[in-house]
Formats: sequence, C-alpha cells, structure tokens
Amino acid sequence: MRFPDESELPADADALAGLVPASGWPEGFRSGFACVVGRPNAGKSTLTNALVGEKVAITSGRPQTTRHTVRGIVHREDGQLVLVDTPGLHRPRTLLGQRLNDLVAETLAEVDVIVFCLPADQKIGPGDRHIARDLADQRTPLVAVATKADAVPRERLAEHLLAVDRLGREHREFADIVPVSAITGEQIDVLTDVLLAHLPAGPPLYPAGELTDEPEQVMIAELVREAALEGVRDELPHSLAVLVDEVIERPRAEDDPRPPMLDVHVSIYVERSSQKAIVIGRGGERLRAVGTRARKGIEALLGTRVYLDLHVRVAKDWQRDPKLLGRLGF
Ligand SMILES: Nc1nc2c(ncn2[C@@H]2O[C@H](COP(=O)(O)OP(=O)(O)OP(=O)(O)O)[C@@H](O)[C@H]2O)c(=O)[nH]1
Repeated sequence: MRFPDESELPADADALAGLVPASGWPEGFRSGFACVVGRPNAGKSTLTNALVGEKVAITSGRPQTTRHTVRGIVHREDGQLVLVDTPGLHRPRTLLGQRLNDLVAETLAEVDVIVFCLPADQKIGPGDRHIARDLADQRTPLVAVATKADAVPRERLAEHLLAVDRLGREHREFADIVPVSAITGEQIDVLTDVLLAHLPAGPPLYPAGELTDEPEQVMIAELVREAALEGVRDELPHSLAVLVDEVIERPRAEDDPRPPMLDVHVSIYVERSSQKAIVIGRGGERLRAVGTRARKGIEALLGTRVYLDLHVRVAKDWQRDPKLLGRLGF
C-alpha cells in the first residue's frame, strides 16, 4: 500500500477527509501476503482453493502443473489474506526451472508468512529437506501445514506431525504446525486464523469480493493446458505450453437476446512433432475432445458463449528458448 506524499495531499481539511474511507476498517483488522510452497504434488493448489473457497488455481494429479503465480484472496471480517500460489520449488535443470526458482526466492522475501506444505500421506523426503534448507535463509515467519490429513489414519498423522517438528528443528523452527484437509475442509478455518495472526495490522488491500487478480487469459491457457494433458500425462510431461493468441467478441445486433459470443484463439506448443500427433490424435479426434472440455471450462469462467480455436504448433526446445519463454509469459 502506498501512502500519498505530503505534496500530493490537498491543503484544506474537508478535501483531506475525503481521502480517508468513511467507514474506515474494523479495529484489529490485519492484511498481508502469504506464499504457499512445497514439493510438486504436495497439495498447494488444492489448499489455496480451499482457503479462498473457490476454484482459482488449476489442480491436477500430476506434478508441476502450476507454472504461473496465481493469487487467491481470502476475505474475512477481521482480515484479508492474499495468497500467492508458487510453482513447486525444484532444482533448476532447464532455463524454465531457473526462472521459476528466481521467482520463488523473490516472492518468499516479500510475503508476510510462508506456508510450507508437507503431505501427510508421504514420508518427509529429500525434496522437502531441500526446501526446508532454502527456507532456513529466509526471515519470513514459517508455518508448516500437514496437508492431506484425511488420507491417513490418526496414528500416522501423529507420526507425521512429529517428523515435521523434527524437520523444523533441523533447519528452522516452524512458528506453527497445522494439519489440514483441503478436500474435507477440516482445519481450514484454524489455518486461516493462524495465518491472519502473522499479518500486520492494516486496511484491506483489495476490494471485497475479489477472488483473484490472475488475468483471464492465463486462466484460459491453464484450462486448455489441463484439458490437453488429460489422459496423456506420461507421454507429455512438461513439454507442453499454451498461449492465448486472441480473444475477440463477435459483432452482433443490438437487439440480439442471446449472450455475447467470444472467439478465443489458442496455440498449444509442443517440442516435437511426435508430441503434436499425440495431442491431435487419430483424425483430430483427441484435439476435438480437448477443445470441447476446455471450451466448457472457459464458458463457465467467463459466463459467455465461446468458440474455441485450437492450434497445435511445434516449437523445438521451447523450454530453453528465452524469447519464446517470454512470449509464453514465463
Ligand atoms: N486426500 C487428499 N488429497 C489431496 C488433498 N489436497 C490435495 N490432494 C490431491 O493431491 C494431488 C496434488 O494436489 P495439488 O493441489 O495439485 O498439488 P500442488 O502442490 O499444487 O502440485 P504442483 O502444481 O505439482 O506443485 C491432487 O490429486 C489432489 O487432489 C487433501 O487434502 N486430501
């Protein structure tokens, strides 16, 4: 939040009063940013959605689907929490990996609290330790969340919580440890309380009702990407990127009672022509199914009718091409 300089303030008191919200904000209101980290598949996107209460980040059963930083906003009477859902922290291998890690480090230093997801249905492993070590250098308060608590029996959850506590002692002690289930919603309110307690006192940062400031085009791209990966996850690991080329509203007569129609043009980039064949399928059958599925999601997102035009293009080694990475928004 930026406060106006003295030189920008109007001289007379009446005008000055106009700058201060008439209602103000409730006493004790807190606001700030939280960042959700954890290894691939740790449940970060699902947790973000559960905290916000609406689907904003796209989830799927496979690792590293979240390539963009998606913010969800939790609105409560006593505070506002802006969530930054980061991509999985992982060792840089390609240029893409390096950029993700830079982005993550930058985000971590700027937020008020870091949420470290450690899934209860898996033992703490080298991936988690790697992240714990990285986080040890940060000064931001650290809250450990035992995700997927519903997926294991009580005794196993208790063991897991002890192991989480040990991990904290080895690297950097956790301010809190909270077990949650994003699927059943259990303990989500407790976690929200804990996170709000780490935020500074301050006014709301976003207007009420706003859930995400993620541009619609990125959400459209994610919906297409999710549909394109469906069923061919093993063949097309991370070599698939999606770019929205154009969204145009079709001209229509003023008295046309039907909802507006949008033409959405999207490119799906793959690295090799063999992958292009997989995406398109025999006789284009698969691509049609991808289009139908994605179109339904986009129509639900935008609340209008959509004509979706998909193009599959081969961009060799796009993960290592800085120019193309830039165009794809990384
Ligand atoms: N049983 C159970 N499964 C969960 C829970 N949260 C997430 N999952 C599942 O775990 C898988 C991964 O969840 P995501 O939220 O996509 O994980 P992520 O950490 O965002 O994954 P990346 O994008 O790969 O970094 C999905 O299949 C989810 O359905 C939970 O609370 N309980």
